[in-house]
Amino acid sequence: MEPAIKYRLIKKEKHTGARLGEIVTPHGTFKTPMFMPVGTQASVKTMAPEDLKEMGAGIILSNTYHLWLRPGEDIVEKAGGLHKFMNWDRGVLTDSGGFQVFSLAKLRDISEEGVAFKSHLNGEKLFLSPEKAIHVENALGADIMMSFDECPPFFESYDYVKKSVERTSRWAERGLIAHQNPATQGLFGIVQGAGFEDLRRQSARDLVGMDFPGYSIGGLSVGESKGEMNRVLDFTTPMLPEDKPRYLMGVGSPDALIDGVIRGVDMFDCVLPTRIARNGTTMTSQGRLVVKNAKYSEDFRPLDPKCDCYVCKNYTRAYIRHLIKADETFGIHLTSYHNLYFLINLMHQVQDAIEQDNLLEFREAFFEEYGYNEN
Ligand SMILES: Nc1nc2cc3nc(NCCc4ccc(CCO)cc4)[nH]c3cc2c(=O)[nH]1
Repeated sequence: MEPAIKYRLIKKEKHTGARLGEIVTPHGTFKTPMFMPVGTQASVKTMAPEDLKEMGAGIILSNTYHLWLRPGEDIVEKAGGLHKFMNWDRGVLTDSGGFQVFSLAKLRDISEEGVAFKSHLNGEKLFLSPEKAIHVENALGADIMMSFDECPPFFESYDYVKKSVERTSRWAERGLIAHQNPATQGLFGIVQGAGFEDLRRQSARDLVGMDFPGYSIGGLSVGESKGEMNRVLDFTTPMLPEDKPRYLMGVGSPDALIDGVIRGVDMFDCVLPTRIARNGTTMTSQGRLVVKNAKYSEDFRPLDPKCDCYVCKNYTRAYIRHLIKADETFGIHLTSYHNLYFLINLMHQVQDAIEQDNLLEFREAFFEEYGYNEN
């Protein structure tokens, strides 16, 4: 049977582990490396689908944990699935809920069966197993689904992480068996193992043996340093098959995206651009710009003079600052749009650099202008 998700490796960059590719989904084919906007509750905050298309978004995320709790997967299923529900006809990816339980829910207890916890909305006692998570993702209808995993704290003990990796592999197997729509929904395995090379190898070996159509690198962007993240990526991505997409979960900032691509990552997601936009912080080629600062009150330049997005072509720092200060929601729509465009466009520039085999020069120039000092 035709797999729901296919990856085509187009070109490897000559001097790094970076790849130019494309991911084929039932809702379109998208170039990689790519940044995926996060729409946790079936909406990328303040963005209409038309905005997301205009900025070049291909695949957007939603969360199983949130949508299971509210409005419930049965309502989304009755609507015809997430694409119909939110009027989005390109790609959708759902995270499986494990991470969200650990980062949101109170009082939880993890066992071989799954995770018992209390809803962050109303304190209701709930239980999420690999089978339940996969069935919710089947009902939501995303093109790409995540396996149900445990994301252990990065600095947990070796013994804890080893046991967690082994359970996550057993959960991945149970998820594959429970998966009801493999022809239309691609299920990714999630590699864990914290900062331990041998546990990452064990996790990768287990999951690659189950032949998933794509692999996520989990357990990162959980408070470890960028140096630690890059060290883990250095030895983890080569453990994964070249002909399958690699998705680094929860990342991130411009420098982390570029350094992830250099280490062979194809897909990224993060709430960062929309999260910081809501308090008036924007990403520009010259670094971060906190547009609500008083110094921009009569600054009639665009957020980023080098940006060609809808916001930078039509609005000024002074106007956006005014809207944010006046608590006009149009203000955070403009900062959110620009920040998402900034990261999506950054990936397009990275694709060009891979094409031209000058990604390291691009990195150097971008870091210099953005103001990243080498850590
Ligand atoms: N299933 C699964 N999902 C994950 C989601 C993740 N998301 C992250 N990091 C996001 C961290 C993050 C959270 C908020 C902000 C905004 C401002 O601070 C930025 C980054 N790491 C992650 C790891 C996993 C994982 O192993 N398994």
